[in-house]
Amino acid sequence: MQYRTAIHRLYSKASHITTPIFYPNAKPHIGHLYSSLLCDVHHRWQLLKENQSFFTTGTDEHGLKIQLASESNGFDQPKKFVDKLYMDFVHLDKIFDINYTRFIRTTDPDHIENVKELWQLCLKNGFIYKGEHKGWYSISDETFYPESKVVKDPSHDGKYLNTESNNEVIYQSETNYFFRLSLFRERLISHIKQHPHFIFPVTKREQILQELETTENLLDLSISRPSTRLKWGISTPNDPSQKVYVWFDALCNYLSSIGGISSILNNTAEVVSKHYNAGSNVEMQLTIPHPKEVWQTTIHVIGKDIAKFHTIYWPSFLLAAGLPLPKQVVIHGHWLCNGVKMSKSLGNVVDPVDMASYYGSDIVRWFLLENSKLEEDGDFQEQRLSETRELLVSKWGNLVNRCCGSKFDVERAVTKFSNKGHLQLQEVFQNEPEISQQIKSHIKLLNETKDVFEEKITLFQYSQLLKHVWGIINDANTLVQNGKPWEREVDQQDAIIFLSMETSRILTILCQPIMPALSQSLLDRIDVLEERRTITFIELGSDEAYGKYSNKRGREVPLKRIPYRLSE
Ligand SMILES: Nc1ncnc2c1ncn2[C@@H]1O[C@H](COP(=O)(O)OP(=O)(O)OP(=O)(O)O)[C@@H](O)[C@H]1O
Repeated sequence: MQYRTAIHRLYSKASHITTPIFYPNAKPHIGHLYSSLLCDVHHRWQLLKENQSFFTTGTDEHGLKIQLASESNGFDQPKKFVDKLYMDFVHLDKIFDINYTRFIRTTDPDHIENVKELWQLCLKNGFIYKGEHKGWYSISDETFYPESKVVKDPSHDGKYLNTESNNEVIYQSETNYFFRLSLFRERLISHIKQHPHFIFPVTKREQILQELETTENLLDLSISRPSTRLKWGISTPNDPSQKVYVWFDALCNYLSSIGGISSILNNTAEVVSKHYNAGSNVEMQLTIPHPKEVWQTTIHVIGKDIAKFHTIYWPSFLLAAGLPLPKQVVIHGHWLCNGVKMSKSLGNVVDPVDMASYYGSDIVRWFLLENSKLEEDGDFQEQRLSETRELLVSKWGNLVNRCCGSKFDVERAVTKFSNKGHLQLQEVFQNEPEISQQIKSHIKLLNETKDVFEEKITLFQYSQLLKHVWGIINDANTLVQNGKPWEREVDQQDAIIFLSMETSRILTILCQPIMPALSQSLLDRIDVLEERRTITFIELGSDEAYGKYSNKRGREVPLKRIPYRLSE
């Protein structure tokens, strides 16, 4: 069996999804968790379908901001500083069961080699040149802004702000290496047009396309900084007087994390180590079977703040190096605090670890997915998080608790009505057309559910997906309420209990990517065997072996009710 699974994994579809690598200048917040969660659900869904999936995340550890913060925090070397800070991101992933295959750090030696390789390819192909750079630079954003986007700071004399991020800019003149971004406008436009799903959602695609079409010319991009100013970075190949610009360095992580540039170009199976197993820091070896093909399935999930870097700069670097482009860039909105983007630098953040410690990590996961849409910004309210938990307790938890009560027998119902049983559900309600009809439409809903999961997860429409899940849970509760199994003869009682427990069992198996820990508690409560928690067992009646002790456990509940914290 294990051998067969291994073979299946090798030949089944392999795909790759990425979060941005985060800047570890302060602790992560709900926004970082959100990007990771969108990826995690997608990745876990692939695994549930027994497809091979790679999910990479990590930290962006070079640059002036880190250099300055490290100095002001009294560290003699920035590496020691980031060695401490990146652990907060690993910890966040661990608390929330973010099941990545590699946590990449831009200080990892294999990544540093890849950045140099990417540079050399762009240089060899004629897309890098040395020149003089004058302009307005924002340390905070690690980027230059054109004159048209610079204004005087109304609250500080002699200081200037850029109009895009509102951060301070200073005028600088220095020698830099430049990337010939100006040569890529037409190629980018044609790629976006030929691949309608390359930028998703469609509103973002149109926005970026319009920006490219209305810009007369893209300006060449400065991609290095003098080492005298930027000490903490990767030296440009053959010229230690310059350090590689952080974005050129950071974006390359997406290639390094699945085996690197050479293996992608040659499409040779690559054994990659340092694929930490979800925060445990156990180094594992992982084989990327066909790196080039895997790379072409890559989906980058990013916040809208870094859309330009991923849809304009990144594809241009790749084209310049002769590398294929990833499949898609998925752009999501921001979580706000009082109408302003939650951000580490501003400190206006909600601490996800604190929320998880009281409400539970899966409740936070569910809440973020249910209350967000890619196209919109989200508003985090603890009151609503608390209500989410309450709903899960009172609707889903209660459905399970009721059916596991001492009046009923889940095991008997399952044996009677599963595939290996003999009775058909509707048969026992022949004389009650209303209940019979309700059962029929409920079964239809259940049968459609896997396809709904497939569609909504592919389109990152998690709030719509969870709406569908609630619809089925509510329908099952109504069935119990109207069917009154406690008043019925044994076959009819068992039919209602069976269908209700099947609803919970099937939905829980499918919801494992969404709530990995809570799913285990819900499946444990009805004694579903470990090996039957897979996609093979999501058909109605496909598991005839669960429910053994369900009605003998007394009042054991998978999810306890807790009060709203602030009102205490
Ligand atoms: N408020 C937010 N809502 C949603 N995602 C966010 C939010 N803040 C950060 N992210 C995620 O993190 C990425 C940016 O990472 P970064 O480390 O720069 O976060 P940040 O909080 O904006 O940091 P800083 O304030 O230092 O700029 C975004 O593209 C997105 O994926």
